[in-house]
Amino acid sequence: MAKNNSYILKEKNPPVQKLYSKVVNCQAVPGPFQLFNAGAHLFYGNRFYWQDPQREIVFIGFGDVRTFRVTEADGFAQIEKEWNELAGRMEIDQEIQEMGTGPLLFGGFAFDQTLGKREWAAFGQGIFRIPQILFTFKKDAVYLTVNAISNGQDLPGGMRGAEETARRLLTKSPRDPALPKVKYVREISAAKWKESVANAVRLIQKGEMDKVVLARKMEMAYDGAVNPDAVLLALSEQQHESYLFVLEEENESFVGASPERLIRKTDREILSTCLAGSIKRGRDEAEDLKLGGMLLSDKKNLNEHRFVVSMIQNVLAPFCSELIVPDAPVLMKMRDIQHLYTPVTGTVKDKETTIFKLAKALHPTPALGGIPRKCALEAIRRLEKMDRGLYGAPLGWVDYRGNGEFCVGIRSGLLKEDHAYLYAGCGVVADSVPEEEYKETGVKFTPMLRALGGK
Ligand SMILES: C=C(O[C@@H]1C=C(C(=O)O)C=C[C@H]1O)C(=O)O
Ligand SMILES: [Mg+2]
Repeated sequence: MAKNNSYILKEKNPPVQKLYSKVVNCQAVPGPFQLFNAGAHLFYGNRFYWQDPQREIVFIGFGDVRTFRVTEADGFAQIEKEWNELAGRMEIDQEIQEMGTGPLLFGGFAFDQTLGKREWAAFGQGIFRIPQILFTFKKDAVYLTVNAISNGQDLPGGMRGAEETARRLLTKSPRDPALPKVKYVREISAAKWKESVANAVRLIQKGEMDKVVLARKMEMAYDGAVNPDAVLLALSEQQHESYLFVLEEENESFVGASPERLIRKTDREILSTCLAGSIKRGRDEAEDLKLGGMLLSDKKNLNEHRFVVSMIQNVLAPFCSELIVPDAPVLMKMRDIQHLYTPVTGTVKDKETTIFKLAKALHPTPALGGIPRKCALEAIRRLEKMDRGLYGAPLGWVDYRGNGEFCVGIRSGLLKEDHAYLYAGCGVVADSVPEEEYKETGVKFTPMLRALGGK
């Protein structure tokens, strides 16, 4: 596996690096969670997992033939450029022509690329990887992609080794993923956070902005290291109709079950999601219906939602020959919470409109940032006083054909040795009540708290 061919730099005419990729059909494959877990002993710290809400596609990535780190101010453009440079020099041994197989990039951006990093140092401003081994689960089939990078002269021997390793993983019995014992669950500055919400409300009432999303953090400590396998398994059992994701880096991982799509692109078809406005689920069907009905007609929540719809519509319209935005939201119900939801579908006009360009234009939507964007981001930096890291930011994949999907990395947390840090936020508008927003973020913490054994 050629990780970083530093010797090449010493040569006068460095040989051109080429990306080789081979795709085969896989038979007798264990379930995706078992397979992710079976890769732990060889690839712990260098794995990823992705599953979309309809479970149309599941990715399990092991190892890396290349890691791209965001170092420039415009991380979207930088990662796209570096990826294209390599993807332009590819040899693909692929009889199978399936979306999401072959060379593929997976990773996430930091929410605010202007901030210095604190507990998120390992992930920096964002990190993307081309895995050495990729399993793609689709409806009726599983594909194995192995990748390697070489100087372009000979087919790398690493390819055969990677394929053998991948095949061995298929027969490995998984380890039982168990969580260590929880020592404590701590809210961080809950009182100060409510004050910040009150401050934001004042700014909005003064007319300085229309909406701002403020997030807060919880900290959990364990008597041993938390690994993502147990959390992923719990989320998969507890959270349906969500994206499930794990992105490992060194001994840390970003894990979550997000209901929110930022953008999906298949050829020229795009899909985005307006998700904002929340209420808890009812204890029984009657209460649930009543709460859902209240949400659908609640002025404050409809307002929160409206800002997101109009922004996404305005951002996407110039790129599209067709854009369909329903007039009114419907409900999206998750296990613990229900949201106002407006799906947006469209067709982009030209090939230059890549998923990276769309993600850059959209992020952050007013579901995580605010309106106006610049003012809201400044308020977030000033009022939140924390580092969101990859929370609330685009996370997902792109294949070499330009198809891909980014979710918004919410309902998520950072697992760091014997600690877990969870993040949840809410849309603050003119008539927000700090105590109510505090409760709403409490509901949003529930899925991760439960999966982490803290509830
Ligand atoms: C910010 C979060 O969620 C966002 C805020 C919502 C709201 O305030 O109603 C709803 C859905 C999300 O877009 C989060 O879960 O952390
Ligand atoms: Mg809200």
